Amino acid sequence: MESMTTSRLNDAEISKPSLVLVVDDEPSICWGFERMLGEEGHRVITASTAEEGLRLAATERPALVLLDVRLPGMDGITALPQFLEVTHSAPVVVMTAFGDLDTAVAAVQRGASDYLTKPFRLDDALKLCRQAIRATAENERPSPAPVIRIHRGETLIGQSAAMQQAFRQIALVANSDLSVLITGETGTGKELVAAAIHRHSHRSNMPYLPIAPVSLSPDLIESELFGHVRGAFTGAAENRPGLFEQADGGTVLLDEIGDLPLSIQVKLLRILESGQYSRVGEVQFRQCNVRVLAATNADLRQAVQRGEFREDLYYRLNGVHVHLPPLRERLEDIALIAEYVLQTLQYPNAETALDQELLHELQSRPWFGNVRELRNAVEHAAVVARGRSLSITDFPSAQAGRLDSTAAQGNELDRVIADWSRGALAKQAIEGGSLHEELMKAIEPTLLRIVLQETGGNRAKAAEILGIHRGTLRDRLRGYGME
Ligand SMILES: Nc1ncnc2c1ncn2[C@@H]1O[C@H](COP(=O)(O)OP(=O)(O)OP(=O)(O)O)[C@@H](O)[C@H]1O
Repeated sequence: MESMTTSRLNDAEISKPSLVLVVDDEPSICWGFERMLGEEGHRVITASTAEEGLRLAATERPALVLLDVRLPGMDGITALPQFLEVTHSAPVVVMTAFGDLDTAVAAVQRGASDYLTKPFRLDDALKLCRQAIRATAENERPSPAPVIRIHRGETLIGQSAAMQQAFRQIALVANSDLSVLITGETGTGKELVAAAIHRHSHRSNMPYLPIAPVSLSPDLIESELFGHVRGAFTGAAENRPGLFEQADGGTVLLDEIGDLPLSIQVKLLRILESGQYSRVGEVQFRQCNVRVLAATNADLRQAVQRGEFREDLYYRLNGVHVHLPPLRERLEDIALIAEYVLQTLQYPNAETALDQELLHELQSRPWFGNVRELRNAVEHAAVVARGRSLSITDFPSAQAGRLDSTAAQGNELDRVIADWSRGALAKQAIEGGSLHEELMKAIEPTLLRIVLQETGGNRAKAAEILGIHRGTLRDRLRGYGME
C-alpha cells in the first residue's frame, strides 16, 4: 500500500475492543486500517464516501472515525460536523495527503481530535487511534474548539514532511495558551509560524507583538519589556508601560530568545509561570495575560550547558517545539514556494515558468538564507526575465557557492580558508583562543562592508541581503568597531 509505511510496531497497551469507521476512497487505506486495528481486537467498518460513512455512523455509532479530506461527493472537512453530530462526538481523526495549513486548522476548528498526513507511518497512525479510543472509553473527549476566524495573511507553504508536521502542530496548539518554541536557521519561516499561531488562536483580535530583544538597547531592555515608573532611573521622567503590558490579552513573539540577558530571563520565567511582572523601579507585581512564543536559530540546549540560558526557562518554553529544517533538507518545497512567489507577483504562466532543468539547478543550491533567500532570488529573476520563462541566468548567483563539494574544492575561497585554518590552528596550539570566532572576525567585517556599500549604507536592506536581523547587524557592526 502506497500511503502507509510500516515500521516496527510497539505493542505498548491494547485498548478495549471498539468499533472504528474508516472513510476513505483509497481501498488500500481501508484495508490497512482493517488489518492493523483488527490485530488489536477492534472491529473496522469502511465507507468510500462521506455520505455512506454518515449513514453507517448513524446506525453503528463507532467509537472512532478516521476521515479522509478528499472524497468523491462531500469532502471530509464539510462532513466533519455531521460526523460529530451523528456519533455524539466520537473522536474524528482527519487524514489528508499534502494538506496545507488552512486545511489542518479548519479540521481542528471543526472539531477533529487529530490530524494525520499521508503517507503516514503505521506506528504513528496506531498510536493516534489508541489515544483516541482510550479517550472515548474514559470519556475524556476534548470539547470541539470554538470556531475562530481564519485570516488570509502571508501564507506558509510546504509539502515536505517537515512542513506538514509543522502545520499539524500549529493547528493543534494554536487555540491553547501553551508556549511554543520555534527553531530553525535564519529565513526558515519561524516568524511566519508564530504569526500563524496567533492568527489562528482565540487571541487573534488582540495585539501580536514580535519583539527582537537583540534590537533593544541593552541598558533599556528591561524597561522596554516590562515598563518603568517615574524616577526609576535617570531619564525616566514618567511612568511607561512595557511591551508585555501593551500586548496584554494577545501574543508576544520573543525572537532570538537565546540573546535574552540572564537577568531578564528570570522575569520572563515569572510571567510564564504566573503572569506576574513588575515595572522597573516598583516593588509590587502587576498581572498580565500574554501568550509567549519564542524563536531562535541557536541551539538553546547548548546555551543551557554553557550557563547562558536558564534551564527552567528552557523547559518551560519547550513545552511545544516546532522545528523548521533548512530548505536544503526539504528540496520538495522549493518548486512550490517559487511558484507561490511568482503567483503573488502575478507573473505570466507562473505554474509553468519553472522547468525541470531550472528546478534541478535551484535544488542544488545551498540556500543558506533559506526561504528568505529563495523568495528574493525568485523576485529578482522575475524582474530580469520580464514575463518569459525563467532561466538560471535570471537568478542572482548562489550566496555561497554550491553544495557540490568537488566544485568547492577547486574554489579559490575554499583554498584561502583552508590556508587560513592551517595557520590559525598552529597559532591556536600556542596561544589558545576560539577558531570559529577568529575566522568570523577575519571575514565578517569585509562581508558587512561590501554589502553596506552595495546598499548605500541602508542597514535594513543590508540585513535582508545578509539574511540576519537588523539588531544582529547593528551589534556586529558595533562589535567590529564599524559604526
Ligand atoms: N514556508 C514558507 N512559505 C512561504 N514563505 C515563507 C516560508 N517560510 C519563510 N517564508 C518567507 O521567508 C521570509 C523569512 O521568513 P521569516 O522571517 O518567518 O523567517 P525566520 O526564520 O523568522 O528568519 P530570522 O531568523 O532571520 O528572523 C519571509 O518573507 C517569509 O514570508
